[in-house]
Amino acid sequence: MNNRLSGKPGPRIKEITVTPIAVVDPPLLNAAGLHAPYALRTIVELVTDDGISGISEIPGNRDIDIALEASRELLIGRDVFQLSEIRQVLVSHFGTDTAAARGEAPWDQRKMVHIFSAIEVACLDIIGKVVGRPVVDLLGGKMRDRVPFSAYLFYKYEGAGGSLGFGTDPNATGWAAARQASALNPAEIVTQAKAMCAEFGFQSIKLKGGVFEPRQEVDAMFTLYEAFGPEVPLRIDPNALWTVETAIQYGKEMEPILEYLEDPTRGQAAMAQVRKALKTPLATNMCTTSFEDIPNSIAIGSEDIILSDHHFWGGLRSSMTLAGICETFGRGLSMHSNSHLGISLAAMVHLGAALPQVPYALDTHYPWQSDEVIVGGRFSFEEGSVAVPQEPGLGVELDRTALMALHQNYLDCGLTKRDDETEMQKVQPGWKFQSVRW
Ligand SMILES: O=C([O-])[C@@H](O)[C@@H](O)[C@H](O)[C@@H](O)C(=O)[O-]
Ligand SMILES: [Mg+2]
Repeated sequence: MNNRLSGKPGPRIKEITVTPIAVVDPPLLNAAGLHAPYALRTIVELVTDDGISGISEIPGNRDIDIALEASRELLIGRDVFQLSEIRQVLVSHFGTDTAAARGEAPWDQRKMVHIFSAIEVACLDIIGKVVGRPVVDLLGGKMRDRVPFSAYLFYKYEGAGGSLGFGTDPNATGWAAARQASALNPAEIVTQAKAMCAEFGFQSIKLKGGVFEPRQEVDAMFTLYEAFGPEVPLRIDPNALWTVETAIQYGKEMEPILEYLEDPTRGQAAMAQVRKALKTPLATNMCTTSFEDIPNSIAIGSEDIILSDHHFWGGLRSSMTLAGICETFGRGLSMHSNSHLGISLAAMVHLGAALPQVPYALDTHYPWQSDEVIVGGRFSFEEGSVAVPQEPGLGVELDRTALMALHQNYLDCGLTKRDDETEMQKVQPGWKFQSVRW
């Protein structure tokens, strides 16, 4: 259990603090329904016996928070360098997630991958501080100084989220004004894209689809193509709501304008059928989402690009393992995102900097969030990319005042897990999620 690098005992976990928070989120539409006025995140802080703090951020869900709390007695006293042992202890106690536990929603609902991610990232933050190196150096070293991200467009109702809900702030200007505007047709989507790209400098664009019937969404893609020209790569993600036939029909139509088509249809078998019919590469964060899914993905060829996500693949080191598998089997690798703040973004940037290649700009929801939980305010983007933090560990520090305020939001808003269907029913009574719709 000693730190073999120094021969001295490694720092041991002394305290674990799990803080659920609620952050303002606008009324974004997606295949599962509507975003609530607040998105939930959970902030985890580990403190070692020698007083070093490490932090991490994962999607918020009360069941996962309870499991994290329950892991406390297994983890207190463990050496933060012994990550494999920590994982093994957690697996022996809780078991691993089943593939079905992911659920049918666009986001992943497995418990253990989130817990591994939360603990591993916080430990890596501490290890980085102990050895005086940024997390990227613990993942194999920096392959690039800046990590490129893509614009992430959403159909949305008018509104700003948070206490404003469907209301708007009349004093908002620039991107803050565009962020609260409605986007319900191709012209409004282009307006949103222009404002987001002007603010953040993004050089590729993704549209979250699966909201309107495919004709309208495909028209939006062509309208974006006309507005931005062939030099801006375009993607659309209907979150698996299309049948194989629909995916092939519209996929063929969009072949001349798409960089890749993300999860047009549900499940590896259906994705493999669509992939055989199209020249456009297929990407997924829905059909190949765990290591158990890889053998069948390779056997039947369900996608070209896997969208990793360290919250869903069990941490940053597992994501590097995934990168190695993708390289071996000729899969491209990029990154998926959900609503998140700067601790997650820092981890994503360290991972993005360590990946052997980044052929596609990564996803991020960050422009949609206005709150922050780190000292010094929000990350800045230049030409769509974020500079890799140079400081030891993740390079971000918890703003404890902001943390408490966002925790109070959590207590006040009464949400305990993401439930876009219920939120949508407030606007469209009787609305039901359908796993395949068109
Ligand atoms: O935030 C949303 O509404 C997205 O639909 C998100 O939940 C997805 O996980 C995601 O961004 C994706 O499928 O790429
Ligand atoms: Mg997706």
